[in-house]
Amino acid sequence: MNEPIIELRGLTKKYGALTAVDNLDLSIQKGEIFGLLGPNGAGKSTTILMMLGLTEPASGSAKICGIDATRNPVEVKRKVGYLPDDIGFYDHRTGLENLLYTAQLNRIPLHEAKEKAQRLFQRIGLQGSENKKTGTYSRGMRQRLGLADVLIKNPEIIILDEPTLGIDPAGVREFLDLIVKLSREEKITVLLSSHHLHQVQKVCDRVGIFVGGKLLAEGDIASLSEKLFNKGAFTIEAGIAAAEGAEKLETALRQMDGVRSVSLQDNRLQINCLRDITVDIAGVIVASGYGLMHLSRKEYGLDDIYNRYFEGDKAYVETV
Ligand SMILES: Nc1ncnc2c1ncn2[C@@H]1O[C@H](COP(=O)(O)OP(=O)(O)OP(=O)(O)O)[C@@H](O)[C@H]1O
Repeated sequence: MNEPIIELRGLTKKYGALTAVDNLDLSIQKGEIFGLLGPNGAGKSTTILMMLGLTEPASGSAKICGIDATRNPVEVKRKVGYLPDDIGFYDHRTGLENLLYTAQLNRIPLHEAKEKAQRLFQRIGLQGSENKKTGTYSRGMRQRLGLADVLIKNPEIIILDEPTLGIDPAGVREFLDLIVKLSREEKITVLLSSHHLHQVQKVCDRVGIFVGGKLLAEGDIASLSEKLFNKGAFTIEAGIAAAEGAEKLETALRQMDGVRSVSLQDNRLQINCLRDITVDIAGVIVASGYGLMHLSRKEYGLDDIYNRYFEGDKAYVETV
């Protein structure tokens, strides 16, 4: 996947005295699903607008498929499909008519557009609703139609801004599965801006965390968690049957080769090690007679990473 399709270099946007996006460097590879994360006002939408050539940067550049978005916004628009959180359709027109209208705006010949629209209705799971007025569509159906509307012009990149807002959980799952399928099968690059950490964690290959206009971190969940929490170490959690008098067990664990620190809270031991010595730890606990209830290597998810950045949650960091 070593083919940057989005390249932002030193990208900066100012609104008066406010620096909304501050010297942003970011490369996104072809076919990647990249998550833009950050609290309100972090600069995500401004970054997207600059990538689409809809607002001019104070300095730096945004290259999309090798095209400068500021100098050639029209060219970029041909390559990128943008789905805002609530796309506007002509409600008195049918789903099919809306798609054909978008195709017409993009100069796609009518016969080609009709064929493509029929295929897209199948693809997005809206077959049978082609001839219903979009005013009667549910929120989930509108978002699916929005995806078809974006796909009808064969984009290389799709940008989705909070695409699952207001959709029920089953609809969200189906929508996200569809995005992943599209990206994998058609090598479409996806940029997903969202506050829903679990959704982002589920579908994105990499994420970028924005705060105050700066990109504080980027990477896949495993490497971000490694960088933030593990720092080359492993945290193993063990549940024991009885904690009373377990200080002896704590001491025995501390003396093991490869163990950095041990903490005990209620019946839960947290053991920080330089390498994965899960099996040896299990042996020591079993031999101690305290009763091993469970043992697992702690996995840090996107919410732990997000908390670390936004809420200054130092609890985990101090245990490693
Ligand atoms: N047209 C504008 N004029 C002045 N300030 C703006 C303008 N657009 C955005 N801003 C400011 O720039 C900063 C970044 O806003 P932006 O909308 O890019 O954030 P965001 O990360 O997309 O937030 P959200 O998650 O709420 O959409 C904010 O402080 C916002 O108030």
